[in-house]
Amino acid sequence: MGIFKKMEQHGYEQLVFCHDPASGLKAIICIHDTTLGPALGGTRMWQYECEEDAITDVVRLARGMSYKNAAAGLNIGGGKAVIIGNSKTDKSEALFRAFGRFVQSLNGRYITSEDVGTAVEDMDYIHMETSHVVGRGVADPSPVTAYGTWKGMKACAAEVWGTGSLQGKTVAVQGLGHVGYTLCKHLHEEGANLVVTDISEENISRIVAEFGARAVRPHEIYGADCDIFAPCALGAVINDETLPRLKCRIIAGAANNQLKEMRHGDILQDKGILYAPDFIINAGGVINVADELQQGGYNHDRALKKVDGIYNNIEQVIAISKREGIPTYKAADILAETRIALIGKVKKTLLP
Ligand SMILES: NC(=O)c1ccc[n+]([C@@H]2O[C@H](COP(=O)([O-])OP(=O)(O)OC[C@H]3O[C@@H](n4cnc5c(N)ncnc54)[C@H](O)[C@@H]3O)[C@@H](O)[C@H]2O)c1
Repeated sequence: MGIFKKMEQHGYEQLVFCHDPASGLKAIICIHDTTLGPALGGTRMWQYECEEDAITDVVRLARGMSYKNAAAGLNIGGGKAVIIGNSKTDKSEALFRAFGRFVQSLNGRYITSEDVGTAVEDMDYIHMETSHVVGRGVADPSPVTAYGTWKGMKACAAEVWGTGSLQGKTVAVQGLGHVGYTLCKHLHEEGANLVVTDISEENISRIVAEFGARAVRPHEIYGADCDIFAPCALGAVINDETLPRLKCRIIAGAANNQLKEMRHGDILQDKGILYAPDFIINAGGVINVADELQQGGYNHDRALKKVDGIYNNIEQVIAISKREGIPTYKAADILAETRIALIGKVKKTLLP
């Protein structure tokens, strides 16, 4: 399919190809939708097999950001950027400054931040050329993502068991990295029992020692006896192989793209497992960095208060799912699309 056809089909506004021979920069910025505000989304650095793969990835990710930002209640649109290259060997000051100039050329229509393959130091170089960059170390997103995931999990618990308390519940956590660790901390402090796994022995030992968790091997986590399964490692973990093994009543974790295919979300619904859509429950990180755009700069307490809203966002998703008789992953899309459509229709009034 041609690029313009694809853009028309999914409502993309702009695709910007950025090339700077001196620094070796080859980047693509995609602005999906700016109905709600400037497009915010990170810059990914990845060695794509071919340019088409880079385009496919950037448009998919940009659209995902529109939905995530809209459903999170942010006055922010969706965008994303990819830099084609090896993040271990191809980075330089010149490369990121060249990229920063392209970001600046969009005059605030696109705001960037860290993503897979980029780090705070890279954002510092971009910032030398543009102010349209957030997340430069002021606000580490992972603990806030974990906090939001915990809140979203409580909203699911309230739906299933009539109380948001997780005390005495058993939560199986897959992935004990930046987000998984803090999520386990919240759960432990609330009195939940933890069954955990990781491919890093070091990460497991820490959680076992600090929070009294029971460790299982990575492939055993799917069949673990638990009330809630929290994927916090990889995408596509809800699939044909894992679905028959799940014993949980709720899936609520931070990992992106947890459903291997959309139909797996339908199967969860049929099995009576409540699925907290990933982009709703893991929005804490973006809510946190978006706070830097407020007048006067970042305020941690204000950001956390906004992240508390994930509880309500999950409640809204569940309400739509019940009203329409559809799985929660579809209800999440409706929540985002409705907000974009509603705000898009607000009458423009002439400012004095
Ligand atoms: N960090 C954030 O703010 C944020 C925001 C939104 C979404 N997410 C998503 O949440 C997930 C976790 O993010 P993170 O920042 O904690 O990443 P991380 O890299 O710090 O942690 C991931 C952990 O998963 C473990 N892991 C990898 N493969 C595994 C396997 N097969 N079985 C069990 N464990 C495995 C890793 O060893 C690591 O400890 C990712 O999918 C990420 O995209 C993170």
